[in-house]
Amino acid sequence: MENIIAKKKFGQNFLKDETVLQKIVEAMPNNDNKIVEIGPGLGDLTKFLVDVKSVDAFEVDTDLCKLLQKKFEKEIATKQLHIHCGDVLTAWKSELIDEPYDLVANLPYYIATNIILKALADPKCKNILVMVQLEVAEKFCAKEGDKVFGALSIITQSVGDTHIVVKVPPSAFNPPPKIDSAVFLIQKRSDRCNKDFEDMLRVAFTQPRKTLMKNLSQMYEKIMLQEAFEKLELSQTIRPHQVSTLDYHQLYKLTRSLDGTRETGKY
Ligand SMILES: C[S@@+](CC[C@H](N)C(=O)[O-])C[C@H]1O[C@@H](n2cnc3c(N)ncnc32)[C@H](O)[C@@H]1O
Repeated sequence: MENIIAKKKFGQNFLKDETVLQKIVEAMPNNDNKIVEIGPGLGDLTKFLVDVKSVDAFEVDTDLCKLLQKKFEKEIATKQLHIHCGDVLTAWKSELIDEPYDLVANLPYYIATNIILKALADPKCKNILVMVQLEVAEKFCAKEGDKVFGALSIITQSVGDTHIVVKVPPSAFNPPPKIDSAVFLIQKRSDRCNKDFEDMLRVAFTQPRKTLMKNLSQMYEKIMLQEAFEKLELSQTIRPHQVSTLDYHQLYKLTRSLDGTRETGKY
């Protein structure tokens, strides 16, 4: 492995399975967007990406940056590849680069959720095709009624369409991680929803096995919730994972408007 010892602290598990690499490339949305790769590592995925598109890659490990600069000398010279050496989270303000891009990456798992949430909020990011821990991919892609349907699923579905592209066993990597992984795709239609809505979701799922009514009563008056639930024909015993993304948005709107009418004394 090119005399490089994988560094645990950077979440380094290098993807070696050519079939999986090929599947990632095949699942890439067909458009003119640039590619951003976070954590190019030894460049195995990068090699495929620079063949089809121009790539901005962000790598934190200086040893790997040097290796990549050598390996991709030609692509760097022709500007097909730009390597940013440093922590992507430090470089990322509201937009990671200043043109439309698709994020394609085998992410470092210790910061994967944070990276995906930032990409969902980044107006320049149009699609997200990433490898993460299987359990995390399932949370992002869950549908209403699934046990793991939660705030992450709702935030994601509010922004775009998701699906799992391929599940990947530990043997596809060097060194193999302890858990299964999966590649999933988010095709964005808009950017991440507003903070107040996400705050409501956090409260809605504080105790996932309790009723939604009970969880939300920490935030809203019960009488107002009862009226909102009635309007949406939601049972008062419904659990948070059984309510659809659309109903969460309606509930949010209703609680705001009912709150407003109360404040002005009309309620
Ligand atoms: C799971 S490895 C993937 C490597 C390569 N893309 C592959 O598929 O074999 C994650 C990569 O992310 C890099 N990384 C970890 N934390 C990072 C950060 N904060 N910013 C940029 N890159 C980071 C690691 O050094 C590593 O190269």
